[in-house]
Amino acid sequence: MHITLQKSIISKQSSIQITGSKSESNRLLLLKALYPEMSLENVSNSDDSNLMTNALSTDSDVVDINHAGTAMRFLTAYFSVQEGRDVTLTGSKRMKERPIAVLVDALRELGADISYVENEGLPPIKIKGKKLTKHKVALKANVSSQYISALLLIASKLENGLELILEGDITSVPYIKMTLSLLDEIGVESSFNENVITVKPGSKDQSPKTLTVESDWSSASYFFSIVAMSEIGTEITISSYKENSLQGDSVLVDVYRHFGISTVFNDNNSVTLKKEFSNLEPLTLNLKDAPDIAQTIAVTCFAIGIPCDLTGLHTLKIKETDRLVALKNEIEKLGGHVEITGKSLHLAASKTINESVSIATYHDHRMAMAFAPLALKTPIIIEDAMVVSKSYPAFWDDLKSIGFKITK
Ligand SMILES: O=C(O)C1=C[C@@H](OP(=O)(O)O)[C@@H](O)[C@H](O)C1
Ligand SMILES: C=C(OP(=O)(O)O)C(=O)O
Repeated sequence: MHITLQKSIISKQSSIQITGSKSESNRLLLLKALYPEMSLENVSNSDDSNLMTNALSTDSDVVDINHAGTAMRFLTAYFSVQEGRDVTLTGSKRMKERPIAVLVDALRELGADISYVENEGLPPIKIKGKKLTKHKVALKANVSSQYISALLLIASKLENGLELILEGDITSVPYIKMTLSLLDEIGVESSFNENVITVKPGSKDQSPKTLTVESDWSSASYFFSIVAMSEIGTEITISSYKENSLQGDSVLVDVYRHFGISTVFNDNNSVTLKKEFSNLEPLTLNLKDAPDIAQTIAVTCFAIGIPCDLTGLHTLKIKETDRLVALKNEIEKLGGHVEITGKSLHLAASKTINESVSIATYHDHRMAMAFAPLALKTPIIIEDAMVVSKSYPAFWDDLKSIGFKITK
């Protein structure tokens, strides 16, 4: 389904309840399968979290996780330690192009039995669950942090815990720290010093706990972008957020200060974003720690007409699509000029935005959501709009509720 978003004036003060973080949810769903005494609140209603829930409860010997990267990586580790269980883990056409060898090699080193069904190094994979007896492994840390989180999530269930030696420049570090913080919340002890992470076996606190997932900061990015493209004085309040978030994408608060946005944390866990002033200064940013907000930021800069230099984007080419190429293609359709390398993006300042352009979304939820705010500047068509359900199924309803005009 394609939708057309009309130039609209958003209500000066609106509020939105955003679903739980998909990253926190997918970790906690796996941990709950290992430590069933915990209960969870505000779990994400995203497709990726629903797929994770279903995968953890099915008896089927084929588990299809569609486009869900975290589910693919976390479940590879999980099924490797399910003794006596044989599972084939598969996914969408794109998932079959997203590398998994770094994780498979590390698990094999620990004793896992995993084989490739179609192509070496890529899903689908066949996993024969067994007891893993080794406890120390080195792996490349510059491809995806999800491999590291996957190993950490099962670590406390290994007889002797786990020691990981991370090789190379560690990417997406806040996601690794999120995993360790969630382990800490359920009583699993760990340490992270330079390039070595250790996790002790077992949990020192088995008391039943309720863990509440914070709302998703990556989803919040689209509202930061909307406020940045709006008139001075525009406010949007989003819930439910903490000032000390586990999510690296909460760096949005600092990043969007550049665009004149103030962020106030209210007593009821809501956050108010307000456009205080306009700023046309160029933006330079390294997004190695927060790759998922790159598309949002690039589109904000394009809409406002400021140049930006984004670096640390080496993981973007192995996500739902090659996000660097997708951004270049779509911003250039709109009249912008973008240069990309394998790890960076340069956007030139542009003065005009072409009208009624049809934005291709490449099966990538973040392409649809990042470009939608541009409707504040000019009518825009978003192709395959329901792609947003991967992380944020209520996205279009929420845009309507703040004043966007959407037609199918
Ligand atoms: O662990 C996680 O929940 C995630 C880690 C990041 O991936 P990479 O480490 O591959 O960059 C991020 O892009 C993804 O959306 C979610
Ligand atoms: C990259 C993402 O997800 P995943 O890797 O889990 O598919 C994302 O949500 O932007």
